[in-house]
Amino acid sequence: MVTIPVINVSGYLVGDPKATAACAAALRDACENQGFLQVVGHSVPEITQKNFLYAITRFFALLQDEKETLSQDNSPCHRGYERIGGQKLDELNADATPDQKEGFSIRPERPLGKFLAGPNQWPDENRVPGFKEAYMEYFWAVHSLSKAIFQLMALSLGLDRTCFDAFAADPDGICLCRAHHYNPTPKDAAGRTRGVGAHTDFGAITLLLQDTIGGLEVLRKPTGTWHPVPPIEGAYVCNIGDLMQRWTNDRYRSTMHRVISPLSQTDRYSCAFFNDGALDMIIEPLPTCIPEGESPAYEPLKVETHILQRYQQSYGAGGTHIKRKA
Ligand SMILES: O=C(O)CCC(=O)C(=O)O
Ligand SMILES: [Fe+2]
Repeated sequence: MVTIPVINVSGYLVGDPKATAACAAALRDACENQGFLQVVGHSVPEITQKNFLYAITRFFALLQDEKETLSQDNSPCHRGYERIGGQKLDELNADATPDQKEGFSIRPERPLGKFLAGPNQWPDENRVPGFKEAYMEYFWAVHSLSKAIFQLMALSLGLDRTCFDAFAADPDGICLCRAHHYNPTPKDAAGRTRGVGAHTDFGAITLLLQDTIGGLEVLRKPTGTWHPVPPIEGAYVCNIGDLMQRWTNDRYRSTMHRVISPLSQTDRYSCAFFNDGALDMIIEPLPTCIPEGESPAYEPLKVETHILQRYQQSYGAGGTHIKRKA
């Protein structure tokens, strides 16, 4: 049995020292063990989450042809709509079925040039009124929470609180917010692949909002068994990605997870926020995470090199246009 810890960060966010120490300790424990936790008592207003979820519900209800006009395959910076089957997060398994989700991605708007920099794509305002506004408001609210979580993570590692700031708050950072829609799964889908293939996340940390349908599962490595991450309305599932595992020299764990949509007549919506940080940064194991007398477990790696490779692998043919800019 795996229990995903639920951490209330409200005391930390208002600067209470006792609560901060307790949150940092709980975070450390979660990151060293399962690499997954749920964050409650956070700073993202309920109304911002509700407006956002309503906005994406209306967007995904548009006709397929209309959504395709915003396809991320046509975006020079890989933003916009991705159809069901567009990505295969179980990227190295040739037999895996592509993911049964459709998505819509945005990032901060930056001038075209650097890798993944450029404009977002948006539907016409009169087609989905308020979509852009609700999405952007949500994006910056979660961005702000992610910066606070990075600071708590620094404290949890016994480091200076601001030590991840250059990564997590970089103005050219490539944070990605991707909303997902999973179709209802009828009874006759039992036994078929559904949801999202087993994978670890690419970046440093992920903050995932899921509705109440469920289906997200984590792998417990020692037993090879899958365990649910039970939905908690309004909470953020927070998990460590591969870059953070590397940065902490395997002390914090990037855990395999997947979505197996439950048999249900209801659509499922979720949204993942990935703060993958500053592209130019070189990640090398933190000296404090390397046991005395041992060498680091990893070579230095540029964030951009890592992210580019994982996008190209997981998007397959749809990822061939994702290129590093000169
Ligand atoms: O939709 C979900 O619950 C999880 C999606 C996910 O794991 C991802 O986008 O990396
Ligand atoms: Fe994931």
